[in-house]
Amino acid sequence: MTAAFQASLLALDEELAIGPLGDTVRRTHLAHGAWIDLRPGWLAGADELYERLAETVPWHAERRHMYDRVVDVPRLLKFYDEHETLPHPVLDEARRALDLHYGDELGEPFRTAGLCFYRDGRDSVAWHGDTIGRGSTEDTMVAILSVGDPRSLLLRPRGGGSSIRHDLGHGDLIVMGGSCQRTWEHAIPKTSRPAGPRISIQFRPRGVR
Ligand SMILES: O=C(O)CCC(=O)C(=O)O
Ligand SMILES: [Fe+2]
Repeated sequence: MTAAFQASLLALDEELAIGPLGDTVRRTHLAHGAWIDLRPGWLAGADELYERLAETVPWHAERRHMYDRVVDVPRLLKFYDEHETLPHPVLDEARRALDLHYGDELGEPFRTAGLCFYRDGRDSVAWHGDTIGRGSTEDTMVAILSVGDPRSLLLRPRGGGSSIRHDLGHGDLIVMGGSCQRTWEHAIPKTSRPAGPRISIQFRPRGVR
């Protein structure tokens, strides 16, 4: 095999491509009518998407009132509402694939995309459910594609119980479904272990946030 041919094979290997879902998706039923689906390595070439998003998305920092202080939200954000152009065409492809796989069960399409950029182990998101909107009263789904280095996503039942952990990065997909947003909470905790940057892309139906 010539060096040039080998290089082109390697390049092909790295090409951005959404993989199949179907029976590659593993569902775990949690308590109280919640479930999660996992599909490790769903997006091939995920590091390339990480680079593109890190450079091209108009990231912004937010500040929030916390008790009597105003504090930085410890991650960068960008929200794409339903008619806004997503920052990379492979994300349109991902959303279409999610709609094909989950459309019947969800009964509506995924519409919005929220992006979070965790620059290092100090960036995080505290325990919460996505309950601004219908997730507080209805079963729904939130599908999260992770690119960049893995970070731990923890889930625990609301009101207490032991947590479960999944390390998500490099093209992994997790879908939180059923009652997950109102009966469970999730978090990306800070870590003192070396953690490279990670970007998560959360697809949600209209009215779920
Ligand atoms: O980064 C993640 O995977 C989780 C983000 C999240 O929970 C949120 O933005 O609501
Ligand atoms: Fe969330």
